[in-house]
Amino acid sequence: MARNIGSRYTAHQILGRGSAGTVWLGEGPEGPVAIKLLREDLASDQELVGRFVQERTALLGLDHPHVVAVRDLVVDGTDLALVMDLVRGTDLRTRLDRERRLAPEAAAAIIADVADGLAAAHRAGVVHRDVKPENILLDMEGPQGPGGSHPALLTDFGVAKLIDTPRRTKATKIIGTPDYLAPEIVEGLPPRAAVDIYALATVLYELLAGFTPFGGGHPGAVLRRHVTETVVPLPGIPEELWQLLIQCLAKAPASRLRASELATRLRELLPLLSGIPPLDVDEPDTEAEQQTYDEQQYTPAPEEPRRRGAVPLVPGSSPDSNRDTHTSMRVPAPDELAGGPLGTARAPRAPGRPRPGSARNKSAAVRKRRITLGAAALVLCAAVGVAGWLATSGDDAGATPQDTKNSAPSAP
Ligand SMILES: Nc1ncnc2c1ncn2[C@@H]1O[C@H](COP(=O)(O)OP(=O)(O)OP(=O)(O)O)[C@@H](O)[C@H]1O
Repeated sequence: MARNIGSRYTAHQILGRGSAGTVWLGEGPEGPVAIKLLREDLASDQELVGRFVQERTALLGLDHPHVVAVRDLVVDGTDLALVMDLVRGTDLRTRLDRERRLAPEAAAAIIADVADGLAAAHRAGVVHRDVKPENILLDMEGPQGPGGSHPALLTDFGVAKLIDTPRRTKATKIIGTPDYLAPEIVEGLPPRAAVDIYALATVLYELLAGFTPFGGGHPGAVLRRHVTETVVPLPGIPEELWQLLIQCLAKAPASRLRASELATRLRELLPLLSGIPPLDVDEPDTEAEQQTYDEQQYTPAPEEPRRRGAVPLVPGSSPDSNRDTHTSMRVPAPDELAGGPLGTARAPRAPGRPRPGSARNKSAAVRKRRITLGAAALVLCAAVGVAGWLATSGDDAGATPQDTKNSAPSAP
């Protein structure tokens, strides 16, 4: 059923739904477009509408082959819509769901495209803040590049920022998707360009491994892992690619590469990655981790829904929305990040050691009670370590590369 959006656009058919609204296939004066119609509660938020209009120039000014261009912003009665270029293809999440893991060459080519798009945005002073496979579109009408990949385009620019109005999220809340959130956001620091690099490196890891480095289980546990854990090496990954990956997953924002450097370095690696098959990696068993987390610190009421990303981080706080893929939680206190009296911070494992509870270590699930007892000792160690880390990295977001120590995790 067609509906008019403002005086210039008609929405014909739903292409997909996200947390902020519904994307329609539509028609404008210059031909087919994609129209993102924001949720009604967002559209009726006067503060958000004001911000929407304020952001107009920045959003409309982003014109790059690897960014889905926003062509118009429509405020019309109760409708609030972003009119975008239509990308004929699929999103990266759909491709990943279908293929589980991508060959390193294809993964690197996709991430290099997105890094190019991010570089243009960062130069224009725009931080995306919600880089994830759902927001990367593959243009099937574009030419196939290295590894057979079609051009990748980053979409949803500015939407996270629009939603993050002070009244909606307050100073102590986090907006984003837990698996891709940079540690400095978890600590409550303002998002700078480096948060997009961390998220993009997380996507690269996910394309290669089939799972994110710190995801799985309770969102609160995911956030803590970003701050406290070291990324686990992927078996069979070419060393040069691994080094690039861990540099971009560094805990200290200033240690990460810039978007343009990441794109260049990935493209330089493409010949080396050519012909390498998808990595043979075991999936971690997140169910066991979830149970362990629950036992250690947070036992929800039986009827409480366990939606991804919509669960309170700490007992006593409550999610302020039922959105599926974003989290909106209060920023944890340093002792909570470190595990605190009820915490679950896991000690980093030695390279090559299996993740507790993973498919590589099934018996860990059986031994979870022993893990629970042992966790008290681990929490104590982690608390000391993280307290020290927090003390030395509190001003990273504003630091220059020269004055910030490199906290990139060690190589395999
Ligand atoms: N410019 C576009 N052209 C074609 N399809 C699009 C375009 N933008 C989005 N889509 C499709 O619409 C679907 C919903 O997109 P949307 O951005 O609303 O949600 P999302 O990114 O999946 O989730 P969230 O908003 O929670 O981050 C996506 O799966 C994508 O396939």
